[in-house]
Amino acid sequence: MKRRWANEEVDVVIVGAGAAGGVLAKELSEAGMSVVVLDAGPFRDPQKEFASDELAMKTLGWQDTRLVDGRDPLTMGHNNSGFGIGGGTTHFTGVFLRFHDVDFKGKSIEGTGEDWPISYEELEPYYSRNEKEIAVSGPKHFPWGSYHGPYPYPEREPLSPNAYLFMKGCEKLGIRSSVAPLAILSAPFEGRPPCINRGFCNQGCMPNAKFSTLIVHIPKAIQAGAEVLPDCRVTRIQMGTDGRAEGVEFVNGGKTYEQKAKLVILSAFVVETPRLLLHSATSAFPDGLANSSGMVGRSIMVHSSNDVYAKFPNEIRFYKGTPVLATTQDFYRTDPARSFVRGYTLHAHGSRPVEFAKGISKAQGGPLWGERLRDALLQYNYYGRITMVGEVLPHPDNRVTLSEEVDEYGVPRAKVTFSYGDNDQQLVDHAVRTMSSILEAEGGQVEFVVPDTAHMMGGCRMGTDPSRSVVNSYGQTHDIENLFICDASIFVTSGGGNPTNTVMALALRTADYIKEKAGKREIQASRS
Ligand SMILES: Cc1cc2nc3c(=O)[nH]c(=O)nc-3n(C[C@H](O)[C@H](O)[C@H](O)COP(=O)(O)OP(=O)(O)OC[C@H]3O[C@@H](n4cnc5c(N)ncnc54)[C@H](O)[C@@H]3O)c2cc1C
Repeated sequence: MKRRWANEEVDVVIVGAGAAGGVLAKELSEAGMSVVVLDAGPFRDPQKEFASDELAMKTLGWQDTRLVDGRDPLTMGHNNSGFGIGGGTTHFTGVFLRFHDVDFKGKSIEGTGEDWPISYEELEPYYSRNEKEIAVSGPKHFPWGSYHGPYPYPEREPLSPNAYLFMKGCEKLGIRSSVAPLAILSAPFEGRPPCINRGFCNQGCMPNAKFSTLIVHIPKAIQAGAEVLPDCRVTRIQMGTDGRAEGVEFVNGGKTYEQKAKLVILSAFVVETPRLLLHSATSAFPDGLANSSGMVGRSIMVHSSNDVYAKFPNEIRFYKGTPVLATTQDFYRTDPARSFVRGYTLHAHGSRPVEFAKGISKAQGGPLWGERLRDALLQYNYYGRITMVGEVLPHPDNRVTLSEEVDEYGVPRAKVTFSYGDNDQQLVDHAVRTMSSILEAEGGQVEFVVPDTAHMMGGCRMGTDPSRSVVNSYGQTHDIENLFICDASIFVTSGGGNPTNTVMALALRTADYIKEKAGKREIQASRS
């Protein structure tokens, strides 16, 4: 393997080239730092390797075996982290929301969840910058939250039949709806074309209309001098005798290498980041790195993401177009009239055939198989779907730990334990009723309710108190000054909306912090 800095210490090594890792690579290399990015998966060419094939493109997700446990064990694989340069952004749906101001202060305002050590106002400039840098398309007026638009690029149109039926159903019930803000182009941008509604966003966007760090940030990072190494599995963080991180150990093609760095940043997502920290324990850090609080791996969250499918008398053809084109956040905030706190977003959500078959086979009251499954599949064109993105409150027993089983790299496999709490379950029931009413208002007959989850978050949460959190608001670990964590694992609460805009805004903020501190020589990373 050819490496530019094989025997040298670089300024920064970043583990994982996903949503956060891609942003950091671009920002820090453009600031003149020497940056090496290591990702366990491949460097793909969208035009040659992204196919309109649901089964083949499952390889975009992290497929290694993980053990699952708890009352509501999570489904691993395609539906959580990415694998390869671009990470989860290569196969994410592209819904691009901001968290609301109350999401950051849930505990002080409502007495639930936890407060973040950072406010919406502090993150706002980074949301704006991020949306501009990737030309997020969205409505002129977005009715909910703290930001009402306009988005940098115009909203998408035309919408899909599934989105129109959702909006009409909402209107009949007095629920506000809107075209969804999307990290998918509505007009040309930086040589990339607008979306042609091919619909295979979750299989990788072949025409490059959907943003990913693979096609936006990583090429800019390389242009600025970063070395981006695919197929490099980081297996350990190396520590010096002075209590500082020295670099990382990684495996490529069966051989073990090391990369020394002044700063180590973990951006390996919610399962692999805690796994690496726990596995890298030393005699000075016997419970794992950055784990003096005992919080590494704890309080992981997901979004409840149940689907409701209804059959209509007329054809809907919900394979058409970008999967999510319309949304409502009318149920996002705590409503004292309801029996639960916090809330959810609802998306009109198209479905390709394999996803439909797999989904309905797991419907409540199932499993669905044989003639009933066959009949439903033959009627595929007549179904419409709504999906929820529901807030799940943090609980320390929902966690990533190391199992007894070891993988082919000699690293213990992750065990992921998850159970819904009572509030989470009541929230899901309410959302399922709302989704059913919207579909019925438009003439659909609800046939399948499918329990599901999406978007893992947490496990290395940020906070001001080192005894209750792993990192500060910049992702710097409380215990090891030159070890940073920057990915969805530093989330404190899950909010009730899709998380990636927040992941990337936090990454921009962390990058600014590192640049500023390095410039003042307050942390050791040089800056030209
Ligand atoms: C099907 C699907 C749809 C989604 N849709 C949306 C959506 O519409 N809107 C939204 O906001 N969010 C969505 N998400 C969530 C989004 O993908 C994540 O929030 C986001 O990618 C998280 O960014 P990250 O940087 O934390 O991790 P990732 O983007 O997952 O990046 C982690 C990277 O680390 C690498 N890695 C892990 N371990 C190692 C190791 N040991 N060594 C080297 N490299 C390693 C992985 O290969 C990966 O590339 C979706 C996710 C999925 C799976």
